[in-house]
Amino acid sequence: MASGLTHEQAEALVQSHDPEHPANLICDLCRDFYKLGWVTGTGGGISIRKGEHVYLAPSGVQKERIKPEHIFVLPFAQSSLPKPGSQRDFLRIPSKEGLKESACTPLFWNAFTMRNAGACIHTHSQHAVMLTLLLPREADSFKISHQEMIKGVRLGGVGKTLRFFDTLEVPIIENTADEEDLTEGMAAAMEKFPDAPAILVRRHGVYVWGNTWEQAKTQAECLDYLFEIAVKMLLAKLPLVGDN
Ligand SMILES: CSCCC(=O)C(=O)COP(=O)(O)O
Ligand SMILES: [Zn+2]
Repeated sequence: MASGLTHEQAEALVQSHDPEHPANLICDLCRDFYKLGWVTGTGGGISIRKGEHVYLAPSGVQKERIKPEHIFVLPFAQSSLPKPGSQRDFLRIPSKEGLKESACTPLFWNAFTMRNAGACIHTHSQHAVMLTLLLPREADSFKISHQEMIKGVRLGGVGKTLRFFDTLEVPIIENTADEEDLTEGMAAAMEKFPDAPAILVRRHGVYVWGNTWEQAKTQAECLDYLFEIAVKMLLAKLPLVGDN
């Protein structure tokens, strides 16, 4: 740990009786997300940025069972993207042997640096995955209009909420063998689609962000609803865009 903090200072970063502390929230939210089928089988999760600190769950563990003492803390100001295996400054590494920070770290970082997000959620929801399978292989985005739940989604994930008559567009990128190799594809899609509130990953899931964890969560819920209804509409051969 290159933080210069004492052991006690580093531990204090994740110990709080406040249920709203990011280390407590990540554990609570992962339990809720598990029940929705979003983070089963260890994959998926949420990262929260509060001030200059980024809080991350460990990789490859049962996300519904993590405890605050398992949470990693990184300073938001990093000299380069914190890719797994690269040199980075931790403020806190859990003392439990063998824990590594989430493989999604550089993808969460895309949301923090490119959209100034306060939280980013990654789900393996079957609604998201099924949608990417039902859309034509060459489609580089999912579009839907005339759905009430569109109004729960913000421009670029962090701006004004969309209106009923707006068309929501979410880019789709191809999956890669390793999670961290999605980083550049996600960044390119975020540049090409500045109004998109999320990135779908074909045959894998979705990344959704927001100004705060509350906004990221409600947007993830609205989007998951829209992915689910879009799957049903496609199976019923109904058009996704338009009101006829
Ligand atoms: C069965 S999970 C495969 C890896 C993955 O998709 C993922 O989201 C891993 O996230 P983690 O936070 O566990 O590194
Ligand atoms: Zn994943």
